[in-house]
Amino acid sequence: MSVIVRNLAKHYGEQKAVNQINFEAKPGRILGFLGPNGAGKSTTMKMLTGYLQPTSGQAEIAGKDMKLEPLEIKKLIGYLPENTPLYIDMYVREFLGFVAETYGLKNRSKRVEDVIKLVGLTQEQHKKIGMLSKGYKQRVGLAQAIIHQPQVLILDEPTSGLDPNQLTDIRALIKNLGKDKTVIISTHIMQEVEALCDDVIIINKGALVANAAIADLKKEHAGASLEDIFKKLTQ
Ligand SMILES: Nc1ncnc2c1ncn2[C@@H]1O[C@H](COP(=O)(O)OP(=O)(O)OP(=O)(O)O)[C@@H](O)[C@H]1O
Repeated sequence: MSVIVRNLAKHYGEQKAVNQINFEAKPGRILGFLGPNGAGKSTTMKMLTGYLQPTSGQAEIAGKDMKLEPLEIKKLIGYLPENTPLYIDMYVREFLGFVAETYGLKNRSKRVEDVIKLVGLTQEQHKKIGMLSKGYKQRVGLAQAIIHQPQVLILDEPTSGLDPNQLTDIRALIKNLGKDKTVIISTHIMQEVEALCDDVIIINKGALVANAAIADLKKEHAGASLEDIFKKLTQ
């Protein structure tokens, strides 16, 4: 299921937070969404997931227009927002069971068990979410994003707050999920992009300044590192 973005824009008064961007994310590929602070990444992701109405333009997922079929599209997408709104008074298992129920999943307890294992929450599964460390809260966020086995995953800084061991595990999980899904991740960690992504887009002040396969982007910039390319295009 492809994600196709056409002339997508979001304006806040005079400010063009996202200014007519175009790109495509393809199945079986992981797209890294990069840009400096305030460039428009979260705003774009919120529009792709139906949490924010665009000022103009379109987001199309699996051939469906987000404006026309928001509910259908939401079922196809797993979304990890920047600050995952979790119910801190709920227990991990209880919360995931609740999410599974809202999606109307069958075999809910089996699926909850499976995602708990997948994201490495086994040891923390009986705790209240509010008692978890930042990294484990992030894992709960990831678990809720993948519980309904969506074909499209949109992950806003999925590895922020994770320690180096957790980073390795979660990156491996995302890489694995990316084998058959369409994945878009935003991150500030260039190493992560190198390790995970096939394609990259760079946004600066609301406008796209790069949109290519990583290997092609490097070729275009005479083999420069991704970090140097990022700096060159965004400073
Ligand atoms: N509700 C809002 N009202 C007004 N301006 C907003 C609103 N939400 C975002 N903005 C502005 O839009 C711009 C893009 O913000 P956005 O959160 O998309 O950036 P980002 O690329 O995700 O940044 P970061 O890397 O810091 O998370 C910023 O200048 C921000 O201040």
